[in-house]
Amino acid sequence: MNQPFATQVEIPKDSSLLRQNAFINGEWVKAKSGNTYSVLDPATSNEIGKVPEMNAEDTKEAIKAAKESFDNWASQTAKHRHDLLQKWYSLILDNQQDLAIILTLENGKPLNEALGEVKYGATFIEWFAEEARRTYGDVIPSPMKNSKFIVQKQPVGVVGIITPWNFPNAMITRKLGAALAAGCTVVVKPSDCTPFSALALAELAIRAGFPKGVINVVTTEQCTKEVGLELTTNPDVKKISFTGSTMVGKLLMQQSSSTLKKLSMELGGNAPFIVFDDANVEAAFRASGQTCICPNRVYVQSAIYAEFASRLADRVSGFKVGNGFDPQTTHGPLINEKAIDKVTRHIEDAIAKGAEILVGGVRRSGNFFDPTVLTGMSTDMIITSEETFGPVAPLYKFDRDEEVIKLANNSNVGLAGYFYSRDVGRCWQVADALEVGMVGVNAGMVSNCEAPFGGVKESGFGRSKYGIDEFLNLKYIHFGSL
Ligand SMILES: NC(=O)c1ccc[n+]([C@@H]2O[C@H](COP(=O)([O-])OP(=O)(O)OC[C@H]3O[C@@H](n4cnc5c(N)ncnc54)[C@H](O)[C@@H]3O)[C@@H](O)[C@H]2O)c1
Ligand SMILES: O=CCCC(=O)O
Repeated sequence: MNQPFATQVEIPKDSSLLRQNAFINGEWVKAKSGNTYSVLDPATSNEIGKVPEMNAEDTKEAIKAAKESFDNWASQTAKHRHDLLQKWYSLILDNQQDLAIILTLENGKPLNEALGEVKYGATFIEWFAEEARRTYGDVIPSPMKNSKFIVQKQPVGVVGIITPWNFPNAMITRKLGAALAAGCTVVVKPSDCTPFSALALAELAIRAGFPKGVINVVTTEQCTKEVGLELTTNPDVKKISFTGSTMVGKLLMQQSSSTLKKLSMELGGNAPFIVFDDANVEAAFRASGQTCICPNRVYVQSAIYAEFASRLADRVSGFKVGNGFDPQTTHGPLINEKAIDKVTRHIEDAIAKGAEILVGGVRRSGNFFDPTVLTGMSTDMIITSEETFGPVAPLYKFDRDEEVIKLANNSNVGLAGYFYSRDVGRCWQVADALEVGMVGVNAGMVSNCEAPFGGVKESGFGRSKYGIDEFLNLKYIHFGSL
């Protein structure tokens, strides 16, 4: 693996997409305090720009704007909301290269991957534009004469949206598309590490014609806790849609209980990836190189363990770690020092307990870490129970199906799980048995706007295909004396 080297960073052609203010009530604004914080490029640690350091007061202002615009937005026809979302979708695609550059600047992922995320993110806007027109209700046969029972759907109100850094574009569009289609207005708080993708999306939303106050974006770093507290306790916010770690999700859920908000929680995972001895090994290890919803534990059946491990190590040693703007780069930097520390701690713990490094294990300069394959893993290692969120593939050997299902399910979380086998009976049994929200059978990618994305256990609740319902309340109307 090569040492990462300096690469010329790119800048968006349309510089007005790189916004350095927050967005409240249709205006680009500073924090009331005038404070700002610097956002760093994780590949170079250079400052990309500054954004407002907002606090609870600024957040109240954003919530007020969202509340004031709600009645008007909710009363628009579904067709009108559809048209604006479609226009926004087209603008996102027209500006995909610039959005990808902004994403790589702040998140570090290779530009091609960033472009993939922007296109993936746009599919949610397109999908929910279409769903806006399909929020059908029901007419229930009444047991009484001269009356009708009607169920209709109405937007829940102002939504607080809190998102992580690892998908700075798509995690926002997945929520925003559904919320806006349903007729809700929103206050978005992106990750402090990656605010620029959210602000660029807001700029394109203005160009698409969304009315002021419908979308608001609050940026903060030091005041994250107080902004989160305001969003989760302000009675004018009716729902919180959160993507991030299980730890923060639990806190937000607790805080939201004081006003009994509706919640969607897309939380951490610890995905098992199982390769049975009848698998198409070529297909299986190709997929294990994917970075989306990364497998955290790779279980390989004894008969093919050695072959799989050696081919995986071989493939991983060909990866090139570097700046996301270098076209040769396959793996960008980790987001920050904290992420590097976690990966290091997990690898050191595994080695202390008997694991061996097959390839990688080296921290490069800055936030770069070589993709790593570990062998000789056992269940007492931290990696087995904690999400690493870094480029580490720990290999575990197993013999029997029941054994691996037990191992795979031995986790407090259950987001995604993958396995490879050519036995149809085994495929059904394992797919049924895995305690996760999403299963990839002979497939290493499960994310799609058309499919329900979400987890079980402590990976949260709420689903994206059915996502528009997450932003709607049911209202039952008993229409009597007819
Ligand atoms: N299930 C999914 O769909 C999904 C998708 C992407 C990422 N994730 C998870 O996200 C995690 C990585 O992202 P992260 O490091 O940004 O997660 P995180 O939980 O640290 O932060 C997520 C968001 O919450 C904010 N936040 C943190 N503390 C807060 C508080 N007290 N009040 C309000 N907001 C607060 C952060 O600023 C960020 O915007 C991983 O656990 C990953 O599995 C889950
Ligand atoms: O980080 C989680 C993956 C997000 C996705 O694939 O939609």
